[in-house]
Amino acid sequence: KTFTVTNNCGYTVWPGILSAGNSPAALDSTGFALAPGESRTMPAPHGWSGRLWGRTFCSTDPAGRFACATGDCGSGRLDCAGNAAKPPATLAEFTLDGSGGMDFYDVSLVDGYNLPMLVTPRGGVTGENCAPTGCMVDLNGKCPAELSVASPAAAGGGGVACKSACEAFGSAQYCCSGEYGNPNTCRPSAYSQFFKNACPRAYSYAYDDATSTFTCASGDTSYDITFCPSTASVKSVGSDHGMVYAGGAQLVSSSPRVAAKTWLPPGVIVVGVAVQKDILQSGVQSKADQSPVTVADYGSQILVSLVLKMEAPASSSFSMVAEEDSEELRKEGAEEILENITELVNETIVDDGTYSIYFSKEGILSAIDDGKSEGGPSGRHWVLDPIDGTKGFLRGDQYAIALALLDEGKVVLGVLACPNLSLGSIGNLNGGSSGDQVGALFSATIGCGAEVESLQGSPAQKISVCSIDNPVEASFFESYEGAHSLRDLTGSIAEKLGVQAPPVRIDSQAKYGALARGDGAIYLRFPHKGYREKIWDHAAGSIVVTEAGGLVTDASGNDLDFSKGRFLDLDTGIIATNKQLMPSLLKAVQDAIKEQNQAASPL
Ligand SMILES: Nc1ncnc2c1ncn2[C@@H]1O[C@H](COP(=O)(O)O)[C@@H](O)[C@H]1OP(=O)(O)O
Ligand SMILES: [Mg+2]
Repeated sequence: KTFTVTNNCGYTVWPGILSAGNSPAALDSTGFALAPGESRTMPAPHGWSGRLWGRTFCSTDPAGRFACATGDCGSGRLDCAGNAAKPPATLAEFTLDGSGGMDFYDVSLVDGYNLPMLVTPRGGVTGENCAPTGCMVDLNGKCPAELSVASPAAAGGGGVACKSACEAFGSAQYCCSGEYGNPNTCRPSAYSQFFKNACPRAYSYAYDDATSTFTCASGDTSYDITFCPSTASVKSVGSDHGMVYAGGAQLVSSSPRVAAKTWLPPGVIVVGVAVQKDILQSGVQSKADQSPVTVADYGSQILVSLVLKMEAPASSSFSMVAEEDSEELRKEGAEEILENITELVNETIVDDGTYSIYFSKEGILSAIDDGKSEGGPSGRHWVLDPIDGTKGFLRGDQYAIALALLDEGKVVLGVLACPNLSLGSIGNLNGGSSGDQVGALFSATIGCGAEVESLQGSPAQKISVCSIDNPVEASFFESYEGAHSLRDLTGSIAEKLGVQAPPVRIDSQAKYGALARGDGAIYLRFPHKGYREKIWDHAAGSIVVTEAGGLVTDASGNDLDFSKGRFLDLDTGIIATNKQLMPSLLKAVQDAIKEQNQAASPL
């Protein structure tokens, strides 16, 4: 029987461990460091009880004293040596081999929250209430201001933890003390509801036992404790996770950007990453069997629309313009694919743990059709490409999950998840970079700039397009797929401009993301005649670029018009670059097009 602690965060976490006073034995450590991706397994002694948490932003001062911005245990050393975590901290609590031969465990936010954590039983896994628990969500960004803990240790001095109402206000009512010291008088508060809605399986206040305590038959059940679990491939256990159709919780208050950003990764990226891995492993890379891509495509669309419906501020109507509809899936012969999608979606929801929702096959079909909106010039519409760059996805290369919000015909929000794009610059090289983290999440809100963060949830950083004003130093992006863009034309444009570097060819809207953070200077896209561009292929990418200070236009220099329905209505092609280079780029584009037309009709 073991505990395996894994750090899936994009940053180092220093676990701290406190054995309870009555615990018959201690674990073999009370504190250690876990680099990103690292894990450590420890024997779980019979009858052990105690708690485990993650410390973040730790360092040793010149006097040799070790301290952490969150979860610090005050020992001044790496090991906690019998000290508890200073709140706020997300806690995993265990009592092994308790009454009835059961292990009891929970994840608690009673002492506040500092990072996402998941506890998953493994091995024996029997017992009615033997299931994963935890808090998958990064709450630091959406913590109510009066509870938020900021630290200069975080990039940008942002929120690093979220206090409980008890700690923030100290009242008996919030702390369940004094006359509120029993479950009948101490009730959930608006603050505890904030935690409960985000993380329904975690303890949100002292008497939140009913929905927050989990039990497994002791036997040889081991436990995996994962920090930042959402991008890990969390496998489901047992057969019954107590799934019920329950409508689902509504977050008290969350801006669309926070909703879109926080919720794209957990389910959707897991699906993308897992399915791509399966495809690569099974060798299904031919076009003959597209079904794995199809499953990922539909699955991603369903999960995004589910999350948006749950998290976006309740508005009168929900409208989404998305690439897929259910027509193909309703046809004879599609039963197996529909079954696979249903299974994938339900499993992802259970593993994530945020919602208690179960999709029937009919539910799956109708959820897909949530994406049938026509968009247009009035009202608000979500715009989604569930997997952009399918060809890249199949090859194991770049792809993106692209989500944007249209308001009165204008893109006001864009989120672009690129699971295979390195977090650092891809420079002038095709693909690979200096071995740094992979998985970039771009986002932009109109008038507020663009940001990138790691898909593992690192703090966001402002990005801007490059400031090159001499085309000779510029490099340009284009499609990896030759069939998606006219290469003689892009080559001739580059030549006219004096661009020296060879084109950087990558799939999907990852190109817009890379351009927005200055990895390259220009993006050229000239589909063959007759190809009609869809809004979901450009909405998120273009706002990320424009909010990073760049320009995105058609070949005549017109802004892209997203108000015309599902298609973009544009002249010839799409070009993007910084403000300095745009005038000369436009001229080169027009000259090259003129030349090509003349060559085609020599009169
Ligand atoms: N003939 C085509 N010309 C231009 N773009 C295309 C063409 N066929 C498909 N696409 C779309 O281009 C996007 C990928 O572009 P990139 O070349 O930048 O990776 C995808 O959205 C893809 O659509 P789909 O999503 O239906 O595969
Ligand atoms: Mg696409």
